[in-house]
Amino acid sequence: MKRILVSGSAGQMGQTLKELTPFVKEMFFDFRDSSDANITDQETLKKIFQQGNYDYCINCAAYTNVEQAEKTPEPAFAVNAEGAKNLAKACKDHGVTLIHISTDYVFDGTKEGPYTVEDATNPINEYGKSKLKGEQYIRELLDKHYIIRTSWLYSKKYGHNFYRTILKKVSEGEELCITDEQKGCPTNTETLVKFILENILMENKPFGTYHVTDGKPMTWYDFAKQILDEKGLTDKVNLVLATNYRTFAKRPKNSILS
Ligand SMILES: NC(=O)C1=CN([C@@H]2O[C@H](COP(=O)(O)OP(=O)(O)OC[C@H]3O[C@@H](n4cnc5c(N)ncnc54)[C@H](OP(=O)(O)O)[C@@H]3O)[C@@H](O)[C@H]2O)C=CC1
Ligand SMILES: Cc1cn([C@H]2C[C@H](O)[C@@H](COP(=O)(O)OP(=O)(O)O[C@H]3O[C@@H](C)C(=O)[C@@H](O)[C@H]3O)O2)c(=O)[nH]c1=O
Repeated sequence: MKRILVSGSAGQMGQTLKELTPFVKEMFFDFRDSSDANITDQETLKKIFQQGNYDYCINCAAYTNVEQAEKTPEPAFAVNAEGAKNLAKACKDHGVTLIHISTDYVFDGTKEGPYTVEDATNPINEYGKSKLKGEQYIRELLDKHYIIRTSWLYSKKYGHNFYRTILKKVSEGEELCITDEQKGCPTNTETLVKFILENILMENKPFGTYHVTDGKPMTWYDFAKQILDEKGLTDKVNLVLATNYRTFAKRPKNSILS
């Protein structure tokens, strides 16, 4: 029986894991949210790891508010960099393999084609910088790790994401003004959960860094259109192309992952 700690279990990725894993054989998942496993608290982690006898830790805990991170970066660095470091240390001390999720926002977006795992990172916003620092700590401290970069993650059912924001705006009768200034690959949380289950927990892929997405590059405008089409709302909602959608944080123009 493999024993697997899941940190950040109340987020969209954590909740998808909770939904999809009850019938997985030979694996016990220990789901912990921010109230019972705060990854910035080394003492708490020490106790949890001492008692848990884990084989793997899937880290779904993160600070994901890109706009707020730009205004006050410290909490993002505390969770995404220092929290990841704490987990890497705890994993090392207890012989646990860490499965960590990272982001397309570690890239600056100036490349013409899709980014490979060999491409140089150069984040252009604080969230991306904090996530890159987390990656670097893990590589420095722990051999037994998987860093999975994904992009434009969404769950139809859980949490905060672009998919649900669009449908919320529609339900509130708002007009949709959506930018086409960035290109990336929307990724359903179910795809990522399946990758982790099938390729890592069942198949033991080699340790290292991976890119996992749903593989269909588009702009945010295209994604909004796709969401409306799928829901049969295209003729009922006014979707406007925003030529200058203002945000506090910069986003990479191209963050398609290969
Ligand atoms: N969302 C996206 O578009 C993308 C996400 N990613 C990465 O995927 C991973 C999963 O993201 P996602 O599920 O979307 O994130 P969510 O924001 O949905 O969930 C993150 C969870 O982390 C928890 N958390 C925050 N701080 C701490 C802490 N100190 N200790 C423990 N838990 C904490 C939050 O709990 P609480 O609410 O209680 O603070 C929340 O439940 C993250 O690493 C993220 O960076 C990568 C690419 C795209
Ligand atoms: C809500 C909204 C956003 N936008 C723009 C703003 C921005 O350029 C883009 C995406 O907006 P959001 O703020 O929803 O998404 P954002 O927070 O940038 O999403 C990112 O989250 C982090 C956690 C990641 O790791 C990334 O992969 C990515 O998914 O769409 C509009 O044009 N119109 C809108 O109504």
